[in-house]
Amino acid sequence: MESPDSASPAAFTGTRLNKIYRTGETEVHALRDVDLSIPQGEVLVLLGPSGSGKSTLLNILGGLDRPTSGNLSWFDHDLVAADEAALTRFRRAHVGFIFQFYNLIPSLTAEENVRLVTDIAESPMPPGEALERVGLADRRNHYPAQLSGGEQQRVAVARAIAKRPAVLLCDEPTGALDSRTGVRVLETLASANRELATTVVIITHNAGIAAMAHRVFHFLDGRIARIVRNERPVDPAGITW
Ligand SMILES: Nc1ncnc2c1ncn2[C@@H]1O[C@H](COP(=O)(O)OP(=O)(O)OP(=O)(O)O)[C@@H](O)[C@H]1O
Repeated sequence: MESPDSASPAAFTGTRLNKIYRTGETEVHALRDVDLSIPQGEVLVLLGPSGSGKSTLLNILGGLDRPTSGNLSWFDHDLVAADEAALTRFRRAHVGFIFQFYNLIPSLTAEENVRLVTDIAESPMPPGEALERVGLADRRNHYPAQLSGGEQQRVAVARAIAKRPAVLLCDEPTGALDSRTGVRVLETLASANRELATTVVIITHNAGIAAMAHRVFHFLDGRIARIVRNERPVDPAGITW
């Protein structure tokens, strides 16, 4: 896998991002003065101990939550100043989410689950194409209960990529899967990056997965403690855990 042009513009730019959760008397400082730049078209892996702020950052990048202070932009769109309606438009148009548990609707087939998104997207790919991209064209009429965990997650990837989002935000996408099925899910993310130029952000506890990234952010206690650039990301097929 080639590294995207180093002159790629930043998709996300954040400066002095802080997030403080307040619950009654208790305050949790989840992000502490985080500065970041995420180039368009890269695969970025977020590693770090539990509670170090990875999901908090992912949710803020995806417009699901807001920082307590700091600046964040998506190209020239200010995501901090955006009102709720603008954040919703941003998510709908540009962001695909993938979570550890697939969140498919059990009473709908694989294709119908993907269609839920394509019916409301602006210029989606046909649901059949999305399922083909994740290697599940022949399972389009199967219900989630008839699919393995890895296959269900690939349907979730098809659903996320069908609207051709500019960015895929993945929170522990292989967390519930064994290594072999997890790799097949990672391959679908890598091919979305390669073939659709999607910027892909992956939270994981598996340090091995960092090998497929162009860039790795190591989180510690609400900060990005270290950024590692990977000149030669590997194909996920070469990763095991
Ligand atoms: N909604 C919330 N209300 C209060 N505290 C929260 C909330 N969400 C997260 N936190 C706290 O913020 C800190 C960072 O959490 P976050 O989920 O971002 O970490 P993480 O690195 O993603 O952890 P994990 O790897 O376990 O998912 C933790 O101390 C967590 O308990």
